Amino acid sequence: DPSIFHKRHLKRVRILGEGNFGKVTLYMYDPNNDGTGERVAVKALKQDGGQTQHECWMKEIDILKSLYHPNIVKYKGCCTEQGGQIVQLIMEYLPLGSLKEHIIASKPGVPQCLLFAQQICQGMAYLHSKRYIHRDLAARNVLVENDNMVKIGDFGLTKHIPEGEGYYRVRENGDSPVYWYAIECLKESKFSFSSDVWSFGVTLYEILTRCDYRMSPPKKLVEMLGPAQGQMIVTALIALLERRKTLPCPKDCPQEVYMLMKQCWDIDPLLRPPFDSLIERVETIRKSYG
Ligand SMILES: Nc1n[nH]c2ccc(-c3ccc(NS(=O)(=O)c4cccc(Cl)c4)cc3)cc12
Repeated sequence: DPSIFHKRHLKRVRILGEGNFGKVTLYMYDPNNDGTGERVAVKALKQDGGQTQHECWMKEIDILKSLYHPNIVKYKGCCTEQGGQIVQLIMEYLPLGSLKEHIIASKPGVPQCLLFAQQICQGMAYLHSKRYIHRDLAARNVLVENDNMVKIGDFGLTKHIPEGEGYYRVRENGDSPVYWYAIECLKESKFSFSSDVWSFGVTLYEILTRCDYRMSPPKKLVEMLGPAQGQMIVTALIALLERRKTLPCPKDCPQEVYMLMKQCWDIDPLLRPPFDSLIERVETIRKSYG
């Protein structure tokens, strides 16, 4: 069974990224022990968070296992230890790393940025078609296969919305990525397909600013809040968004793209464009670049 990976053949190379509860590490899977093995990305929980966290972790693995789309990172298998007590997720390795790192290094032009944005929309439209919401869409969680292909690379906060339901309400808020969160997520912890569209708008902003840290959503939004807000960030952020204050238009960002971002940040979730329509609109703008 090619989806079973034995720990003794996994040779650690380097860390690829760390989240609140997990980390992603590059390994060489080398069963012949001669360096001819393949490179794989391994996601593991950081520390034993008990039964609940184990159940969430197994759910995350099952979700990725069930997703097949060119713009979603491929599931390869699992590596288990201690009779299944510890499970590590094995994914394909994308050598160009996260979109955030790649954009900072390669400084793509507007058409290239729009191609990345269109593919993120394609991956998200597929995810929504299976009634999953991502809840953590951001440039750091998008991976680069090559200059013409990106994939959504982490599903740690992904939840299934049952038929007939319109949203998912969360209890835990941990260290959530609040600067990518829609206003209804901040106010009522209500997550929906439309709140993913809001996060896409922030991701599109990141891409068009070329992930310049001086214009990053956290830095820019805190500047807009004013220094006094300190510990009452979420309250101040809600007040800012209710006054229709949004992230500014990035330097060489076409007005029609900024209009798209602002529609993704509409206060009314129902007025935000679904990903199927965003695919067409981003593609149309991209093709107008000749
Ligand atoms: N280069 C790669 N090839 N395959 C991968 C799979 C996941 C990742 C990956 C995916 C996401 C991140 N973003 S991250 O913010 O570091 C992160 C967020 C949530 C949970 C974790 Cl463990 C890490 C960092 C790395 C990279 C690769």
